[in-house]
Amino acid sequence: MSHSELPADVTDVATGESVTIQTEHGLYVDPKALSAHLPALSYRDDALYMEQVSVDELAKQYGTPCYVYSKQAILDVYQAYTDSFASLDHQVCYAVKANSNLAVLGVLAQAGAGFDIVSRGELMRVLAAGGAASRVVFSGVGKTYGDIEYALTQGIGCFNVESISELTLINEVAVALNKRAPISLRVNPNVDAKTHPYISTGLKDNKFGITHEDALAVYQQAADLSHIDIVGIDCHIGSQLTEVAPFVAALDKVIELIHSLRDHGIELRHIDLGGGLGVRYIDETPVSIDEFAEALLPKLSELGLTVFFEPGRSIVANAGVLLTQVDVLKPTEHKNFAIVDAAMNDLIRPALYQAEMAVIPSTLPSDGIDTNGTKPWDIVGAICETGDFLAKDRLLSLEAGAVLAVTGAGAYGFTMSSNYNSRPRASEVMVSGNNHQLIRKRETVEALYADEILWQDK
Ligand SMILES: Cc1ncc(COP(=O)(O)O)c(C=O)c1O
Ligand SMILES: N[C@@H](CCCC[NH3+])C(=O)O
Repeated sequence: MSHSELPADVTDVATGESVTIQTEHGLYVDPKALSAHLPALSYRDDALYMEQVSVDELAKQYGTPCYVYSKQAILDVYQAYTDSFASLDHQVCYAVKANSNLAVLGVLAQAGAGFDIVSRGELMRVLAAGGAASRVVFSGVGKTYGDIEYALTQGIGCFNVESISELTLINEVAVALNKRAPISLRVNPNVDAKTHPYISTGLKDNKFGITHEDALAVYQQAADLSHIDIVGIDCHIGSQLTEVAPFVAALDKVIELIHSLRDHGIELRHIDLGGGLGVRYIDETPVSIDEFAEALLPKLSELGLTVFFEPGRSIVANAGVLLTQVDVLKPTEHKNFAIVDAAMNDLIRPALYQAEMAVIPSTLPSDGIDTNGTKPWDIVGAICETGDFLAKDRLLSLEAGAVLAVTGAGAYGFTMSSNYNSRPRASEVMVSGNNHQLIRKRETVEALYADEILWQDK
């Protein structure tokens, strides 16, 4: 399959808000137009740079597949949150699950961030990176006795409690340790976040939180427990939200509860609005952090409470790329496959959520885009699964050996990676200005089976 029907003036796409052209054969994503929306990336003389470093140079030095993150891009979004909510007493608790590399956590800890965690492992990472347990909120539906014990011993800031049994377990552990446990209830407001069903969390059919209807009674139960300190209220309705309306609807429900708690003599110190703000992967137009703040500030200011946020994706997604090299080109009558050295084990979002992520070349042809040479390609990995793809039907001009960057890969990329097909996980690199540094070594195959034990017949 060869012709792409790309218009000859394809580079003009860069002038519009959209960065794509959809043709009968596939999607063309204009690399320069897209990079104009991604602060960490730019093309210089047709070579892709992250901050001041050429992506080809990074691929050469560190090999592929490799995740690369811009330190500045991470800090800029963190700062945008703190600036937009500067008029309120607030705390940004970065959601560790989005990207838990110690270097990323360390940069954010130094900037003053708190953290949102969902496991003992994530708390251990935060502490290892220099974060303070007192600035950590502990979310998640399945906290175990051991998790709670560890968190209490470290001096956790707050447990976001998701069920009555968790509440009683936290009290039990606190009694055993002779400590007081700070808690907030995660309220499920039954609001449609208008996102992919797998990443919607605030509907009554989702496993998360305590229903709005039950929340008051559970707070009253909490108030009667000997070692529980009620400190806040929490809500997180989903991820990759592009509109502000669901956030406002959820906030309204939480405010209703805060008022009825006050009427019942239960005073809170903070309100936690969770995370969820979406990002632009290709042509999405999510609300900006400023617009998000503008919509929420009037309601929040009246409450007189400290406000917590738990953003993950919006802080790191567009600070990162996954670099991969084209290993094999396999054009056929019906489909063209570009087999690359990254796969679904490195980046599962396309396979799991049908997520559309941009794939752009590290080097553009210097004489402009050759529309005749462009073909629709499925960018696939070498894993034995038909679902192993990074992108489908993308109009690109490719040759074996070319380095490609999957953009938006800083969030839920490496953290969701696996060793399927005994593939070692990718390395990770951080860039700052013209410096760059390995922040996680590429795994070795030997490390994958180092803890396995051969069966011994007795
Ligand atoms: C409880 C909680 N807080 C925060 C987040 C971070 O969400 P996001 O990465 O969409 O900002 C998540 C993930 O959806 C979550 O489950
Ligand atoms: N892993 C999801 C986000 C899940 C958020 C966790 N509550 C994604 O890549 O989009």
